[in-house]
Amino acid sequence: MHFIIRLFPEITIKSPSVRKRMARQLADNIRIIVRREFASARVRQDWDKLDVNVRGHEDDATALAMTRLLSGIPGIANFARVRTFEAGDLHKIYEDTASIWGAALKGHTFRVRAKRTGNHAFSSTELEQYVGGGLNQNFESAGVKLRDPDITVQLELRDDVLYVIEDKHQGLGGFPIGTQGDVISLISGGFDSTVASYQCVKRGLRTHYCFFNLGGKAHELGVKEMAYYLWHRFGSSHRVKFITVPFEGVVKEILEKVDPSCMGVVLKRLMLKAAEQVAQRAKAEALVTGEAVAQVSSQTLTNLKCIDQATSALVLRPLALMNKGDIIDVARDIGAEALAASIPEYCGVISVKPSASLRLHKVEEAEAAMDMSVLEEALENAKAQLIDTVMADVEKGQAQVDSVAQPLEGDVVIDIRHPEEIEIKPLVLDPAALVIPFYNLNEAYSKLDATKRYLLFCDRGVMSELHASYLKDEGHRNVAVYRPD
Ligand SMILES: Nc1ncnc2c1ncn2[C@@H]1O[C@H](COP(=O)(O)OP(=O)(O)OP(=O)(O)O)[C@@H](O)[C@H]1O
Repeated sequence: MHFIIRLFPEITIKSPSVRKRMARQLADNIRIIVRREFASARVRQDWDKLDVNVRGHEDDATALAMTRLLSGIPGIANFARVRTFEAGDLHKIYEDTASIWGAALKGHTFRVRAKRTGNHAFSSTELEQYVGGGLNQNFESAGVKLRDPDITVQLELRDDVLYVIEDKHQGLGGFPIGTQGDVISLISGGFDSTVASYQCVKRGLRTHYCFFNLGGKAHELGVKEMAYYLWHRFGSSHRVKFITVPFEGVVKEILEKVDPSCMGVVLKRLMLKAAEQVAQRAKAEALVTGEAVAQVSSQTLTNLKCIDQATSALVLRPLALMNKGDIIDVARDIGAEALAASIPEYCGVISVKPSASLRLHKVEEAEAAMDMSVLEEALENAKAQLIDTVMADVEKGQAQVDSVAQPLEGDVVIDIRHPEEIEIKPLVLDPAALVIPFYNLNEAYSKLDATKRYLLFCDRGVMSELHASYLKDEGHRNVAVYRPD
């Protein structure tokens, strides 16, 4: 099976040496990806196209698999599955075309479109008319229709080679991975950081993933699953890293020392500071976030500026000016929508009174009250792994937890919400619930009476489920979620 691949137009306008280097990188990337599935595949690089040949495979399953692979490789403008013939006179071209398209035209309107390079005894229009006329006379089509036909039969004649195009697909565009350097993408697994990461990959950046673990096992697994998906679908020509930074200690310090109005911004600043170190270790040139102006209180211009000043590293924000709906559309197009929607919104710092316009000096004062050794500790304990190993963790899965609507005699409900939230909306129960904020839960849990069953409670049931599954993973069997009807 033969495919012709066209380079993304932004590559073709580069200087000849850059264009050649990019085309070579694209050829290498295609070779690595396609040969994983089809060891016999050959990739040849020409000035204005690449040829991919998968020898000995002409079946539909190969066509489908190749279409999926090629549609996920950055740098390709479009690609066509073609049959190649030695070009002859008009009649031979008609016969070769008919051998591919004749029967398929049955009951359909059609037209012929031809592109030609080189010297021939006929024009492109004469070629279209001859082949179209022959197909119309000799096959049971519904006739020629020049505007909006059911089928467009496409031919390409290059000197003495005829390509009959069987089908044509849009590529991803962008630049081949490996041509634009390395970045660290801060991924939290929802729509925003997923789409931001994808845009980096598509633009040719070798994108490593950095996740700050705020304490939710299910969140961690979900994020790993998402990063693996992005890499496997769009970036697997290059090995990249998934770096997990344990941020529970940082979150605890923020919750204990920082004024609620600044918590979200301080957390993001500390993430950037840590990510800067991660980037230095990985020799990456920039950080990437999924922030978009005005989406949440930490993303007002004033607060983004405060966050940005936490680091001197280059921070790319590919979604800065995108609307949420458009971001979700991209997630849908790249097959990541359902996964992104299923990632639990896990924010370890829940502040009920965030300020939308913080002054830098106020944030710096808040940070000065913190013991910053927690940040160093988090970085010391950061774990970098190759992305193709993260699925092993995901497959081990997350512990399933029971959900209880009505506590039984002897059960103890634990309210794990932030004290501020409890103050606003107390949980009225008899007997009263234990109050252990989620950020103290891991430490406190092992000191509880192990003969009792504990039901974790929070407002939406997300945090409680995450923590229950986390505790179960840690070996505590006596935990479930309390979800009153
Ligand atoms: N736990 C985390 N680990 C890594 N990066 C994070 C984490 N939390 C937030 N970020 C980064 O900060 C950005 C802004 O954070 P925010 O909490 O507002 O999430 P968001 O914009 O809703 O992102 P998403 O939709 O990806 O969850 C995210 O897009 C992401 O790049």
